Amino acid sequence: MNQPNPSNTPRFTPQGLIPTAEQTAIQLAQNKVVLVDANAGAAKTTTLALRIGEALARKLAPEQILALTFTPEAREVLRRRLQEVGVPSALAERVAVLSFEDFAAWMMDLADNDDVRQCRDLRALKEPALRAIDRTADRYAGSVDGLELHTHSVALSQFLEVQQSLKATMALDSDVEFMGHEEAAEQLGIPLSDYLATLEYEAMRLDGGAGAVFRGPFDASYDLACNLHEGARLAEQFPDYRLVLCDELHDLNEASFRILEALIDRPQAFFVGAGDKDQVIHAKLGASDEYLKRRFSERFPKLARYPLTQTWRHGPHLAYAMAEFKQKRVESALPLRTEILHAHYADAAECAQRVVAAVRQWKADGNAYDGCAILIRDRHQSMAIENALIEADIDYRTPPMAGYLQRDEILFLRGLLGIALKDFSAVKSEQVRVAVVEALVAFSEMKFSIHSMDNFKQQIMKSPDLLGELFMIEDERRDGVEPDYRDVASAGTKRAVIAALAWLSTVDPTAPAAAVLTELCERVQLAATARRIFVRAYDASVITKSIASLLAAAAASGQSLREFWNAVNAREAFIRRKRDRKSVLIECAGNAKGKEFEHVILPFLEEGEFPHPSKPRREEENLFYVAATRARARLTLLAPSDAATRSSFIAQMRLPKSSAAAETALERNQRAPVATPPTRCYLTAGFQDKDHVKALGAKFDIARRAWYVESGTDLTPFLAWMKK
Ligand SMILES: Nc1ncnc2c1ncn2[C@@H]1O[C@H](COP(=O)(O)OP(=O)(O)OP(=O)(O)O)[C@@H](O)[C@H]1O
Repeated sequence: MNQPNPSNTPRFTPQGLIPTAEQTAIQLAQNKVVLVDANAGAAKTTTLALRIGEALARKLAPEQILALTFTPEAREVLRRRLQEVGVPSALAERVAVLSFEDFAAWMMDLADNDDVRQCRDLRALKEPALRAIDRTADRYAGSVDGLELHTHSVALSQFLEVQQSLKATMALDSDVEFMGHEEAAEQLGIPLSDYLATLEYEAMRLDGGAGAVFRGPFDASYDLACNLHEGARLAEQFPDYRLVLCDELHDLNEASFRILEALIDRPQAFFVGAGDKDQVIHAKLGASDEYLKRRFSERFPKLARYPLTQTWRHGPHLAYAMAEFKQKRVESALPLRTEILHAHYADAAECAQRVVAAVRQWKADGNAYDGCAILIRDRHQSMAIENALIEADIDYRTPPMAGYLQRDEILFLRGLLGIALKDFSAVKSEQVRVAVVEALVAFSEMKFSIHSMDNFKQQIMKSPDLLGELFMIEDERRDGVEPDYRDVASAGTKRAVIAALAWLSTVDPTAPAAAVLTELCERVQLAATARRIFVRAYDASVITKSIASLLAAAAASGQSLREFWNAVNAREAFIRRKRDRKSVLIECAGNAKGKEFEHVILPFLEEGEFPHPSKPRREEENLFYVAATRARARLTLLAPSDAATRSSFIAQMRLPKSSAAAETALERNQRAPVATPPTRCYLTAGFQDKDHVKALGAKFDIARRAWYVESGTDLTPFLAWMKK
């Protein structure tokens, strides 16, 4: 147990909140390594900001503080909390608050002494990925059995994802170089083709070992972690950080852990990290609760663990429901009734109507739309909801996930309809037209050189009705060339799509849309193609569900093919129109981590959806926990009317039991005296005035470098230094 030292009192007093004793203990902790494993909303980020304020008040130079996060969003939240607790912006701006990637890129540039090109956008990596696949074919085709190399955009993104995972987990840096290729691929748990292509890709990226030529996501962290691991002296070139902090430690993976180790190992450095082991949801990228539970203590045996036991985000009703759900202690001292509401539905369309009703009720209760977030488990779930919101004339936004009309599988079908109806110009956005071309190429498994693809996209932007010619173009690079590995798996798909298009062109546009689309999907073998082009069965299943939702929407509309086509394009126009009203957010639950919303709506809480059957139960629980704990004032749970098919997560919250206990706690919280943070009146007094104002009773705030008087003080003597 970490007892506070009575002579060690805070020099930084935050504004706007009164820190709890637990927060103050972390603010003042003097241990070399401090770890905080605490519940969602328990003020982890805020407390890291207090720790920074304290260090500045103790005259640590801002340049000697490094605060690391895993995402740009988390970095912004930490910067905001620094402002909120009252660290003056002039000082806060000098503190390095960086994502691991940015820090690693900066350190690698220091080491390489050059400005390596950063490719943050995955699309920029497709070209080198394609080259790596070509090199793999040149080198191994004929000598390696079962080489399966695909070059369509979906396969390329998957290849890049596999690589990210190998790098984040540092598996690529493990001892596989002396193994045979097959054995190494097996050890890494990836297909042989991906392994060989990765070797080629890395040889190109690192210029055969001479140094990086470009870096994609995770590459900088990976390069830095490799460099540190090889005993290079790069850590000695790090700036002289005395205080290192890390937020969202539950996202930690092997690459970032190695970087932290190097920072903490420096003799002068102190470390404070905070995370929540129940929020680990990125296992695919190597995140694991093992770091919080075990790895830190093994590596730094003297580390001190500090608790933050209360959540400040919501009241006892949600806090206790989550305590039951996770079978752990969660407390809330807030005098706030966070409502947990339920509604039931028979099918997807009714679920979407319930979402609309929940949003409308929120508005009718006097709240703004933008306080409301609909957090879905998977992107296919948004289709019914988006359609219902459009019909109800409620604006919504979907960052960073594209609305359903712009998803690859839907764009593919839209492309086919546009060709068959000879009406592709009805798709008004040039960006969407280009995306349709990419989707047609991916789902027809066509092969294009980048050059001819770019040319074609340019033409389509100007003359949309040329789209049908896509299927007539042969890649000019291949004229007279024998079909190679790229053509083998895919020729059948392209033939099926061309045949389906020929059929579609003969269909009467007044025929019912649902029947035509169902037959179209069968003719183009959409489900089978999805299973082939998506390596992970899970991704293929999302595509299949997405298509099923489209067919259900078409059936429910009762529209003809032509009407359906027009309606889809009109919807796109609705979504793209300029927004000046406040809008509801639709977001995948996994992207909402670290954020908070007044009202969270969780739809489709049914077996087969959430928890997802193909994912580990524990990770699904964590995802649900993240989603539900984003709520401050209201949580709406939407589940099937048939109790037998409801998500088991609802029962796991044991709401009757937890809400009874919460009522008592709420009464207790409401009776507790309300402590309001002391307010200070800051003076404009400069250095030359210091003796004068000090004699009058003013105090100096070291963190803000400003003189102030406590609230309640007679301000008359200080009028000369008051802001006008
Ligand atoms: N002492 C306090 N008194 C009142 N409110 C507080 C206090 N400390 C923090 N808060 C508020 O609690 C809320 C949650 O804080 P914060 O975002 O720091 O939690 P967190 O543990 O980092 O959350 P998450 O687990 O979601 O990342 C914020 O709105 C913050 O302003």
